[in-house]
Amino acid sequence: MMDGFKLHRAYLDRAAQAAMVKDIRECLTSAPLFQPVMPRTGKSFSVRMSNAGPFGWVSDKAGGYRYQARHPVTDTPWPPIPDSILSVWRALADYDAEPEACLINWYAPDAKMGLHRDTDEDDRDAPVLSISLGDSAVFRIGPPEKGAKTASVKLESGDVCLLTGPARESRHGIDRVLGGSSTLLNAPGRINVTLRRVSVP
Ligand SMILES: O=C(O)CCC(=O)C(=O)O
Ligand SMILES: [Fe+2]
Repeated sequence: MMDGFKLHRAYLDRAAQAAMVKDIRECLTSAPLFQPVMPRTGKSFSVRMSNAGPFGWVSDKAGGYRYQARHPVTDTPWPPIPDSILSVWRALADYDAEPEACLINWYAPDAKMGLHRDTDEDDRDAPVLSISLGDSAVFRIGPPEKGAKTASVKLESGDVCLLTGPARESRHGIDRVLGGSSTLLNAPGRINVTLRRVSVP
């Protein structure tokens, strides 16, 4: 596995996972899931998204990938990042500044995320912290160069992983969701939450 990829297997117990899901659902009532679209091609992502925090990641055909302070559909500010999520950053990120973006990814059982690098942040020294909830998924990760050898790891509900150092620059994605592998969400599907620092502190 890549240098700088840190996996905290089952970091959140079932009660903590359930509490976090409740907080996420609350966020989604004020900032509903939207359908991001790839720049140029105009192709929709199969993952639907929302955000919490001062900045949210959005993408559409004309404007491309970016962070912005307001929801692209409702035009209202994103809700604050729930404490249940912030506390995971404070415990594990080993970074002095607070995260500014909490991206909420919703994967239906047939959704995937193609190999990509996270490069839209001005602060690339901060780690990316990712929390998996609900159905397990096959995560793939490898060096930045296209065509380089990759490795896959199954991410399960309650797992927290960090992309630090060389892994911060990795190409990674979700090959597939193992629909029905968890009962946490009371329905098939997966939630992934990522915390990021956007601006240089
Ligand atoms: O869903 C995941 O585990 C990965 C998400 C991801 O790579 C991203 O949001 O940039
Ligand atoms: Fe990513």
